[in-house]
Amino acid sequence: MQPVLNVEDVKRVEAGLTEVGVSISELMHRAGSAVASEVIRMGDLGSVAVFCGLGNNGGDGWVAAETLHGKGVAVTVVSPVDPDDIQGDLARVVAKSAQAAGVSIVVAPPRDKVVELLSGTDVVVDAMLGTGFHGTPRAPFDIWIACINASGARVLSVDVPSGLSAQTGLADGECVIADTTVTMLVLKPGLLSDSGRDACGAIIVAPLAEQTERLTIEADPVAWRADLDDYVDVLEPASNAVDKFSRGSVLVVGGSTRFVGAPMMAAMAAARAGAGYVTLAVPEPVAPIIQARMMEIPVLALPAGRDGTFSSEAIQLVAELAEKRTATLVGPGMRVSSGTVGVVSRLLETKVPLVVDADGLNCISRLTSNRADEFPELLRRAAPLVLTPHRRELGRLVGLEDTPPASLTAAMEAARRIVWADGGSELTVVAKGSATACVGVDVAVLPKPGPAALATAGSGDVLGGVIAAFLARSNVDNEDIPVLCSLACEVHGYAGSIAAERFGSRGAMARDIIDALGLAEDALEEQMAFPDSGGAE
Ligand SMILES: NC(=O)C1=CN([C@@H]2O[C@H](COP(=O)(O)OP(=O)(O)OC[C@H]3O[C@@H](n4cnc5c(N)ncnc54)[C@H](OP(=O)(O)O)[C@@H]3O)[C@@H](O)[C@H]2O)[C@H](O)CC1
Ligand SMILES: [K+]
Repeated sequence: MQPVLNVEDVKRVEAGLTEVGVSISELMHRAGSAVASEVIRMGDLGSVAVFCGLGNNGGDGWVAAETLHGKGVAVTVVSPVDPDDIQGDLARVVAKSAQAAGVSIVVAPPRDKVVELLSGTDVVVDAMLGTGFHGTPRAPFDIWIACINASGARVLSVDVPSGLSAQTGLADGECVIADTTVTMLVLKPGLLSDSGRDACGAIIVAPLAEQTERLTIEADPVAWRADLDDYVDVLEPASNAVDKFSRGSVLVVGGSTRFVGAPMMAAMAAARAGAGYVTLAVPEPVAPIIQARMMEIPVLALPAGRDGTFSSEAIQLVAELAEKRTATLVGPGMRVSSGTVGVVSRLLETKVPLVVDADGLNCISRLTSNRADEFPELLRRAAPLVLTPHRRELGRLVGLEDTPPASLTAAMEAARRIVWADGGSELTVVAKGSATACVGVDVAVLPKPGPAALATAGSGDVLGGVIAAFLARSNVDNEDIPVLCSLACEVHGYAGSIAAERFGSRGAMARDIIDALGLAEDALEEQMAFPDSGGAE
């Protein structure tokens, strides 16, 4: 797994490196040459334009420009001011060095000059704004960013795409859309989240020093980005020797007279995600219609109230059913009522692995008056518990119903309030979003984000089913449940990509994602087995 550091903790690593004798100036030179190497690796280099800002991000750009120039690459630096007028000492020194080496420089060009320059440029190096960026890009950077994005040139961003917050992943104004981002020292949260995902393109980490890894670990990473090889031991390898029971059994509890689709999608997803045996328990009035549409999955009719949701007579029945399965998912389409709140509360008391999603989470919010982080005793249990809130549900769980977390870092913070209140390793909060974090008491794991196609109705129900199936199939220690959930998110994402390929990124529906789950897991398993060739030949 790759560590992810908050921006202010990156500064601690910088300070640590200085203490071991690697100065910021040395780091800047290594950063610039890492950028230059990546530009050369991109190949087919005609001309390169390096857009430099006035801070050390710009400094990296000047070093890269001089390095490229030294290798005979046609490179031009675009700078807001003449090298002599750069305020930052470090940036001014490297700018003047590049100038002395004969690098051609264009100072404060008007827009039409920028457009003309870009029309003949193959590769743009974006060294305008880095981790020192705040607010929205001021002139001339807002203009330069717009011209760069419109130019069609290949773009390599230094450290972070200019205009993007390296911490929150939000971009309030113009933001460079890069093909590649070479980030210095370590991943930052903003690169992996929300707008960050689309702005960065491929992310390459340049460690710059061999002490970086140790210093990064000591700086207590805010999260870890999962790599495929982290998943190798998480699920049993597919083998023919298994019978349906050894692949675990899943009980899905949900539905109401108002919502019949959600529990069906969750149950189908659990089956497609390899659970050996799936049962669906729904309120009695909707059982026949659902059973008619799902041959392979037995549907159990439980007592319902006049409101079409589970009544209190269902509570003990659900608990007895759950005790006989290896994992239970509660919540999809269930609505919030005294009966369903009772069902969730009773399931929390059982000793079976439990996934709580959708209205199951809203039942917990009801039980805890929107402060699940203040009722650890409710969530603490002897068996694994996975909560899978999207940002609004997460906000409702921690008293932020009016201001739900708006970024990956804010979502991780909110999830940690619940997990750390509980303090046990049995609890994992999967904070879903365009970037998802699987937060456990020891570690937050970031799966590779899925495609936009996942933003379709029912996609969350599908993920709940996949997580329940994986929980039923695996026997990982509690500490590894965040990694297990991360794998479930990646299988879900990969299935989204397959569905998008078949039906278009806007046409893919939850049912298409469900039908692709098994293929997605096989494909990822193959990539794990043959990492270099991206899967078996
Ligand atoms: N982490 C490391 O070990 C290394 C990092 N390097 C590079 O250094 C940058 C961070 O450099 P820093 O000088 O702290 O900040 P930036 O260069 O990102 O930007 C600061 C300048 O940008 C101006 N600024 C800030 N916001 C805006 C805005 N919205 N519009 C216009 N200009 C803006 C800022 O001026 P202010 O007065 O607004 O503060 C500064 O002029 C890091 O990203 C790495 O690339 C080292 O070189 C290598 C090691
Ligand atoms: K940049």
